[in-house]
Amino acid sequence: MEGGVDYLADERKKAEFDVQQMKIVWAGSHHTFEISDRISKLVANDPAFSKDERTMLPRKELFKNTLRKASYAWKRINDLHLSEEEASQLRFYVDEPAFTDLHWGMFIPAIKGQGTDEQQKKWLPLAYKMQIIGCYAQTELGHGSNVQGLETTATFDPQTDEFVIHSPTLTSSKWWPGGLGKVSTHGVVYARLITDGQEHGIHGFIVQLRRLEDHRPLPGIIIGDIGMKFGNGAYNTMDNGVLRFDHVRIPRDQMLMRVSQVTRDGKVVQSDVPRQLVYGTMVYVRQTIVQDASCALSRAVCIATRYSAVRRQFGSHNGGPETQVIDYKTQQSRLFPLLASAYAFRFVGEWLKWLYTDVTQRLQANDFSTLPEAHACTAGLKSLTTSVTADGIEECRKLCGGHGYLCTSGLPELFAVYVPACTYEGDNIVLMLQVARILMKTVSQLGSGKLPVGTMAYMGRIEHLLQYRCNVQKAEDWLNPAIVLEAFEARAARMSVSCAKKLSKFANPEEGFAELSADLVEAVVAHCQLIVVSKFIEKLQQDIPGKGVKQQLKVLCGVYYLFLLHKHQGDFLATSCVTPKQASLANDQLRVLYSQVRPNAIALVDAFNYTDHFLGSILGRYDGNVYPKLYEAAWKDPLNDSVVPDGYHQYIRPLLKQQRSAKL
Ligand SMILES: CCCCCCCCCCCCCCCCCCCCCCC/C=C/C(=O)SCCNC(=O)CCNC(=O)[C@H](O)C(C)(C)COP(=O)(O)OP(=O)(O)OC[C@H]1O[C@@H](n2cnc3c(N)ncnc32)[C@H](O)[C@@H]1OP(=O)(O)O
Ligand SMILES: Cc1cc2nc3c(=O)[nH]c(=O)nc-3n(C[C@H](O)[C@H](O)[C@H](O)COP(=O)(O)OP(=O)(O)OC[C@H]3O[C@@H](n4cnc5c(N)ncnc54)[C@H](O)[C@@H]3O)c2cc1C
Repeated sequence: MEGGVDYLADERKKAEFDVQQMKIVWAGSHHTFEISDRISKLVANDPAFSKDERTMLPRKELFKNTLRKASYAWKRINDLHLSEEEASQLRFYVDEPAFTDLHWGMFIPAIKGQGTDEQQKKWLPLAYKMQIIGCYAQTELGHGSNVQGLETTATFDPQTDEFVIHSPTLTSSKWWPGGLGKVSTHGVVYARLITDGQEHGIHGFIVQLRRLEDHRPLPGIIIGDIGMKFGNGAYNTMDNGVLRFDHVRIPRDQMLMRVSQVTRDGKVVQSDVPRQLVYGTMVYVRQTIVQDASCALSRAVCIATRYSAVRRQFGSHNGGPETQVIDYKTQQSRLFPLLASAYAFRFVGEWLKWLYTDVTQRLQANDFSTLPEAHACTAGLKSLTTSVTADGIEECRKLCGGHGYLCTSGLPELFAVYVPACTYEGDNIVLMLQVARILMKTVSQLGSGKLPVGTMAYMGRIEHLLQYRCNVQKAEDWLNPAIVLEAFEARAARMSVSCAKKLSKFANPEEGFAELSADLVEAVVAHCQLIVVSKFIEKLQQDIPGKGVKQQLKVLCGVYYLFLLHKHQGDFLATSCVTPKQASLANDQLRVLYSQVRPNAIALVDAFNYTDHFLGSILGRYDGNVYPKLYEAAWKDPLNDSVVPDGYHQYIRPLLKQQRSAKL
């Protein structure tokens, strides 16, 4: 804090709860708080991890700087003997996408999930020591969403006991894999398996791409970076790559063989493991993306909330101070639902992590029964949380007025780095349509005796939900979680049933599905919002220590669901889940909750425990010392290196001269 002055001190005094305890709730436990707090400070205090110039560096320098940081980070991890949890926190606080994300986040999980014990024994020790660096090479120039449409081929040659990996067309070029462009020595490459002239679907293969001696591509391999991406800095620290194969040979045992095996004589043997396990790495990453959404959204909200308390505009009486923009009801109605969403996503992310761990344990014991639930929840929640977060970051930029548009606000880079999350690991609409299929299947099986389970269990009470009438009579009734849950369940169930009824009128169900896909996506949004609301409510049923902490969370939970109810009141009214009067009461209660958030707003964002280094924002500084720092930063821009700019003599002077002679 500059000179020890805290310009937000008065705001912090208004807090009605124990901020330290809230930090622990946000982190998940004392243990995770301790690690996160220690590692965030370690990163913030190390100049090697500075991010100051990132948005101004040319691509080559930016990329080299990322290589330097990654190599230094790896050294620190080893020197300090950091655990996996600590290393992953270090990656989080370094806050720079790099090839290491794909190596640790996808290459290793793909081998773990789809490799046999033998394959894991061979490849994982090399990968863990980073003696090989891997990427996840699935998407091609012509196909990303449609994985079954990939064109790269892996043809078994029984003569040599090898697969021949080949890119038969331009559109079969691998395109997008992170870490591929300039760094990876290996990749898990997804290709169409062909044996004895027959196709056997898409499988993963471990392929060496570059020589370990001098990093040059192996014979038959063309490889490079796909070029600059959206925004300054941002995801341009990553070498997303292009890759082509010209009949590249790999040994047979480099096909990942947990799901299917190819024998020495070229026979394909299916194991008991469902083929969808080939998609398992994506399910894992989608789950991590949901957890990450709360981080990105909370970061933007922290910046916008602190700045909204610092910024004053209009409303001065008798020469007194102007109004803090955070006191405008419109500012609150845009900002506080995002604050509440950040907390909501935190808790649903925690729950999804639990669900994923449970599914993984079951898979190890060959119990695949919960795989569809894992797929539906990860796909749906990934789509919902990333869409809200991307839009939320942009809203936070607008909430910061003009200064939000400066790179020094941290928001443009945060948006640019975050927004591809709506596309990667499955385009959000494509994933929502996956959930829609599962929802329609669930509805069609109602009455067959097969009870829906997990997050679809509410559909088992369909008769009741179709009869349901909301009995809210006064605004405070909307604080009753049981009433809220039923309203959200009835809305989701009725929207799904309505789609199913319309679908049943089509002779060709696929045609019907395509025709109704926009309505189906709306039903999926309702279903996913119900999951988030229900997990927030479940969280409040836990023992949560600390003065006022649970009360604050109750208020945020109320803001979250009442905001959704208000925003989607069209759904609630059209399905007759609430009356216009009840919808209006919900909005009245929402306004009351906004006033309860207001005094706690700064403390609620302090509870994220973000360092100024991590936030990377002058507007979001902990001490609120915004104006002097913005002024100071402007002078550091390279354009201000000289008073008269380069190009003056060439372009400005002749222009001015020409105007002068025109006047004369
Ligand atoms: C400088 C810093 C230095 C720091 C250094 C520190 C060093 C060390 C630190 C260590 C720290 C670790 C850090 C880790 C960080 C991790 C972060 C990871 C970051 C990741 C970045 C992301 C990059 C992006 C990657 C990608 O995008 S990869 C490519 C993703 N692609 C997709 O998602 C494609 C989407 N398409 C599909 O998934 C499918 O095609 C489809 C599902 C849409 C359709 O498939 P298909 O046609 O085959 O299937 P059907 O629709 O016919 O369905 C058939 C049935 O299968 C079920 N189904 C479908 N999918 C699944 C599934 N996944 N699981 C289970 N079941 C599934 C359907 O439901 C159908 O079922 P039914 O038969 O019952 O109806
Ligand atoms: C930053 C970034 C990093 C990436 N990293 C990797 C990586 O490491 N490895 C890797 O393999 N891939 C990676 N990808 C690729 C990524 O997974 C794909 O781009 C993503 O899955 C979307 O596929 P697509 O590009 O084919 O989009 P498309 O499917 O072509 O989408 C285009 C439009 O069509 C719509 N659409 C498509 N199908 C349907 C449908 N059935 N119904 C309705 N609408 C539809 C979509 O909603 C979208 O609006 C990365 C992408 C990005 C942006």
